[in-house]
Amino acid sequence: GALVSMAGRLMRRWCPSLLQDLHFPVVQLHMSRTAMRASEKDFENAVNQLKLLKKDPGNEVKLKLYALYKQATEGPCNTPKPGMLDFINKTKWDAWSALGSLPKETARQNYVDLVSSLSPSSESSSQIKPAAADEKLPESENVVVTSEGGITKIMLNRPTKRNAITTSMYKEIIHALKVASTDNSTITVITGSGDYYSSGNDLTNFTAVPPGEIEESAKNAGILLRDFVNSFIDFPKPLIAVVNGPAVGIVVTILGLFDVVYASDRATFHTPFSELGQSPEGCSSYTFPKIMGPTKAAEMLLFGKKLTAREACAQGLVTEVFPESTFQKEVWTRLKAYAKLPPNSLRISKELIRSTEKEKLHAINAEECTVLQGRWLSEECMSAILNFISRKSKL
Ligand SMILES: CCCC/C=C\CC(=O)SCCNC(=O)CCNC(=O)[C@H](O)C(C)(C)COP(=O)(O)OP(=O)(O)OC[C@H]1O[C@@H](n2cnc3c(N)ncnc32)[C@H](O)[C@@H]1OP(=O)(O)O
Repeated sequence: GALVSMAGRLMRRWCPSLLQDLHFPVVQLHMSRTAMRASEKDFENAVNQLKLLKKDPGNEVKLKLYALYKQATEGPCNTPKPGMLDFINKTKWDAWSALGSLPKETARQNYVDLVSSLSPSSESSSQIKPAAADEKLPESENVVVTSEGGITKIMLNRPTKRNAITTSMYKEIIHALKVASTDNSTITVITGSGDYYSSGNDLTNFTAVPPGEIEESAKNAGILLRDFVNSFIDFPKPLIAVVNGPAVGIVVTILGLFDVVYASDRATFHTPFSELGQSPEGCSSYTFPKIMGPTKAAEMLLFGKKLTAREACAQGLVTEVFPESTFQKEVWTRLKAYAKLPPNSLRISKELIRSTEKEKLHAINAEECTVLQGRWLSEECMSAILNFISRKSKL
């Protein structure tokens, strides 16, 4: 005990030198610039952007940046572990080593994402604006965003296609979350219009691709998916899913990134990735085993077992199930009360609950998108999509 407390005191005393030390990667990056590949341009920009930060991001973030930088430029940590009393170098070594075999590209991307989350626009939005008159946000046809009574509601509104999400809808949702993260609202809700919550990715997203552009299109879809999921990982306010009906694919997998999930007893939860020749996304390869245990997660993610709302609630994926007849009334009454809670307190508490996982989630998201990109180009996936388009298959 005495040793630990002495170590703590020393660590606190040495903190300034830890901070200075962590500037080291910036300098080293410029020396090794010639060794960079084309995709490292963003990385280089991120390093420059970091130097423009006005606010010190704190030791924890600097340590993450250090570890990601080392992983991105040198790969997995295989240097000898510093001695017990070499606190600073041991802390840095621990952070780098904790990244395990994270691929260099993923580390680079995570570094870029982390720096971008520290950018001046994020800095200025760290406090919620004081309450002002409720505002109506710009609307599009398929993603309808409204803000009222402290609640920003993002509604998927394509009921004739079971609220399947098109490429432009992904972008609109990313934009809506970005706006919601700094608007006057206290909580943000995602729901669907009509009978379905959503049938997931619009399978025709992949069919309008000219021959010769398939790889490029898969790459772009991977980037879009990564940005989409990142906007959920980073969302700073309480995020609630109001699952009004059946949910398929991506809208199910991202539920692990929501704070609360309310479901009608008519809702079902289905992730038919194997059937579609695809693989899990939305960080579900990590969040689902964590939420429901590995064997229940495997039944959903590998074998596409469809859960009823009550089953999903028993597994911890859903917070509470309501009878369809009173679903909207009960849920919205509750949400209106939650929206009256102090917004800054909610935000700070969410940060406490979620911050330790953020970096890991970004890494998992990047990895899942890379794997999925490969899957989209596979024979298995292409023929599953063609089957759906030609109506040979329905889930
Ligand atoms: C950036 C890329 C990210 C990729 C990541 C995500 C992965 C996933 O989300 S995988 C999940 C993909 N979703 C599906 O596989 C669902 C496919 N749909 C169905 O199986 C059925 O439509 C469904 C069970 C959802 C509903 O069945 P029904 O109630 O019988 O309705 P219909 O089949 O008649 O559908 C009505 C209408 O909607 C169109 N539809 C439904 N879902 C989709 C979809 N996911 N993509 C595109 N279109 C969809 C369907 O084609 C019908 O259209 P019309 O024929 O024009 O009426």
